[in-house]
Amino acid sequence: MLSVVPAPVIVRAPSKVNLHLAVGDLRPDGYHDLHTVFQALSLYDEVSVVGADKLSVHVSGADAGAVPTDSTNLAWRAAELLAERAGRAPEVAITIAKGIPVAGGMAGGSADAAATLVALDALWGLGASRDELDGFAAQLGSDVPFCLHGGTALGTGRGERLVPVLTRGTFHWVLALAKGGLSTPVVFRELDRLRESGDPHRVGDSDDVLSALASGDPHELAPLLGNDLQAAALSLDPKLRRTLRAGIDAGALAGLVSGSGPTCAFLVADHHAAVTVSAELAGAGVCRTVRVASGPVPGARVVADTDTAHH
Ligand SMILES: C[C@](O)(CO)[C@H](O)COP(=O)(O)OP(=O)(O)OC[C@H]1O[C@@H](n2ccc(N)nc2=O)[C@H](O)[C@@H]1O
Ligand SMILES: Nc1ncnc2c1ncn2[C@@H]1O[C@H](COP(=O)(O)OP(=O)(O)OP(=O)(O)O)[C@@H](O)[C@H]1O
Repeated sequence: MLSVVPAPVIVRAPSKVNLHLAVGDLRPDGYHDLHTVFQALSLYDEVSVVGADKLSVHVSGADAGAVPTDSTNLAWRAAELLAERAGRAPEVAITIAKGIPVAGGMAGGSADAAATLVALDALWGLGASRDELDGFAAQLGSDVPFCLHGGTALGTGRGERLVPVLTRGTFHWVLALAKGGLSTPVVFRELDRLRESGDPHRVGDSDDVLSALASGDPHELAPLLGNDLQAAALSLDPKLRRTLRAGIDAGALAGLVSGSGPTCAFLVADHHAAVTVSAELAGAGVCRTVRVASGPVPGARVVADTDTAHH
């Protein structure tokens, strides 16, 4: 007799870069009000879920050793949250193939949480509404709603309230991945400290960034990129200055620290420039590894096994 082996559901979720990140003052709840423009990039994590007799997380990829496989993994917490809503036990084996750098400021853990919500909604046939998934995502982390949505979006509140942003065409990026990671709360605390002792530059409003995105012209967008957390990331990891300079020397239009860092993101003119800038940057010895990516790309989506792409 044939036995039926349950098929896994596989979901791919994108990383993000903040094209514009304005950080407001520290709120009583320990978060900062943000005004940020996110773009989802084609550097992905892939999450596979399948029924099992207990909840487990397995992680593969170059950075796997740095990722917890217990209940502190954001994917584990996403599974518990959705199981509670479904009124069932979270009996699933979760396998994460990491393509997004860990603690790199590109929303790696958030992508896994978003992917797990989408995967388990499909595996358990819950048919959860968009709003419901958004609510769970916001409980899991400030970047998780954006990883669900993808594309390009304006984020306010903690970064969890999103409005889509109109863009034309595709923007090309080169990413310089650093040797270690930076802790997001430590970077926010460093910014508070810098602001207490001085007056680090603050990015302005995002109006010009939104116009440049609508025009689709990377030359227009390049001088407008800005991140209030960059001063804090550079203060904690001064070597990043050299990385940023090397990207410009290699021919990028502009470079900035991605989110809380330490990944540096370089905007380039087109795909051809991405290839030449990445080769030169890799040769400069200023980072662990270099990746080419483009955006905007969609948010967390179920992929057929055969469509699976590894980056
Ligand atoms: C830096 C960004 O990646 C920019 O998109 C996000 O603001 C960080 O989002 P995240 O990693 O999902 O962060 P969360 O897990 O929600 O929060 C981690 C910690 O970062 C700090 N945090 C985060 C978001 C925010 N708006 N203000 C903060 O001060 C808080 O100390 C918080 O305890
Ligand atoms: N699924 C996960 N993938 C990676 N790290 C995770 C995961 N779950 C929990 N973590 C923990 O969270 C920490 C931050 O990891 P993550 O890769 O999400 O950082 P990040 O990309 O800088 O986040 P963000 O850009 O959202 O601030 C890691 O050091 C790790 O201990």
